Amino acid sequence: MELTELHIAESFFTRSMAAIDSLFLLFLIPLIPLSLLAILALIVRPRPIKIPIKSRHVFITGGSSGIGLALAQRAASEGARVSILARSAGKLEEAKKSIQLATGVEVATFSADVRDYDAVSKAIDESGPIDVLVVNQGVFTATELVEHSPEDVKFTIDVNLVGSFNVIKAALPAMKARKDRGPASITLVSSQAGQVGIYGYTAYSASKFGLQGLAQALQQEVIADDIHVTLIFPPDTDTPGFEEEQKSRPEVTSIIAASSGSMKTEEVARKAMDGIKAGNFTVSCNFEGFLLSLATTGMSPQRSCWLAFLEVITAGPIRLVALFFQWDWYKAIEKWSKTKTK
Ligand SMILES: NC(=O)C1=CN([C@@H]2O[C@H](COP(=O)(O)OP(=O)(O)OC[C@H]3O[C@@H](n4cnc5c(N)ncnc54)[C@H](OP(=O)(O)O)[C@@H]3O)[C@@H](O)[C@H]2O)C=CC1
Ligand SMILES: CCCCCCCCCCCCCCCC(=O)[C@@H](N)CO
Repeated sequence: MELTELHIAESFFTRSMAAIDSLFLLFLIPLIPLSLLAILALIVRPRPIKIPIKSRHVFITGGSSGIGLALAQRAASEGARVSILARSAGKLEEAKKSIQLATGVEVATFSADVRDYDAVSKAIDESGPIDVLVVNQGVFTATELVEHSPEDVKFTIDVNLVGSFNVIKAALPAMKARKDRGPASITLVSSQAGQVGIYGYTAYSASKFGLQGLAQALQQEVIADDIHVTLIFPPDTDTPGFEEEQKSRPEVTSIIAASSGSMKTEEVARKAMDGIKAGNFTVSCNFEGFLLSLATTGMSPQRSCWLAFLEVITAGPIRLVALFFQWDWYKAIEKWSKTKTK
């Protein structure tokens, strides 16, 4: 009798202990991601930062057309002093008028080719110290390398990559020496084709991939000067440059690029400006772009512990998604080249 009672009591005891144990385990589960998040919050570098735009000098290359023009207008409407640089004086004058009409702000214009270091340097010195430098000029012709002239390959690299070096080198001394010491920004406009190589973009993708190396190394060099580097990765955007590009773009380039859709110029400018102000190193513009940034983040700096967390937990699965995209693209290339050679 006594023995069975003891048994019942004992089994009750072990069962409730087991329940407490599993309850305890249940509490432990969220502890793992929470501690990962806590560790990431401690280690992410550089630290999060905000870049003010109001009353600051924003200098935009390629500011006479497309994304650059939309960014100039945005900066002007947010109360910045704005300078724009491009080659064609006529297009600069038109841009100046349209910004004045839309915002009432008079922007300063500088006519120079980014390939000419002395001309760029003179323009930047004239414009005064820069708080937010947006290196946005860019040229693009989608062509298979076999059909791409060596001159045009060099032109693409010279304007998009070497030109960006020229602009940054010319602006950097005064940016480093600026007196107010408010956080400054150097922003580069890359492309989703600067995160993944795309058919027809050998020269263009190479020029834009180059910006990634430039930006990562530069961020380490200027962090002590409170200068913060941002890279923007737009998808196809309905700019005058894009309209021109489409006239000769291989069909398969358009098919692959369509995986990420296309955006309105103003939308891209808004995403870009928000990213600059938030001090993000990487700025994607649409959902596909966000996935692309997750998949290609590699060793790039990350200021947000939330995004760092997402990068860590999605690293494996996002690679799988990326492989599916490659599968789809190679299918499209195969199909397209068959119809072409027929
Ligand atoms: N549109 C799109 O689909 C996408 C564009 N991008 C990138 O965004 C940036 C802007 O593109 P988008 O707005 O479409 O281009 P646009 O062709 O509409 O405008 C380009 C601007 O750059 C200037 N520019 C071109 N070459 C030089 C040069 N050698 N020296 C100085 N200025 C120059 C142009 O003026 P001028 O000709 O008078 O010199 C113009 O102001 C580029 O870097 C591009 O690669 C990225 C992803 C997608
Ligand atoms: C892991 C998940 C991947 C998600 C999808 C990736 C889609 C990538 C599409 C790339 C499109 C490239 C457009 C280039 C636009 C451009 O720069 C030209 N218009 C010239 O200006």
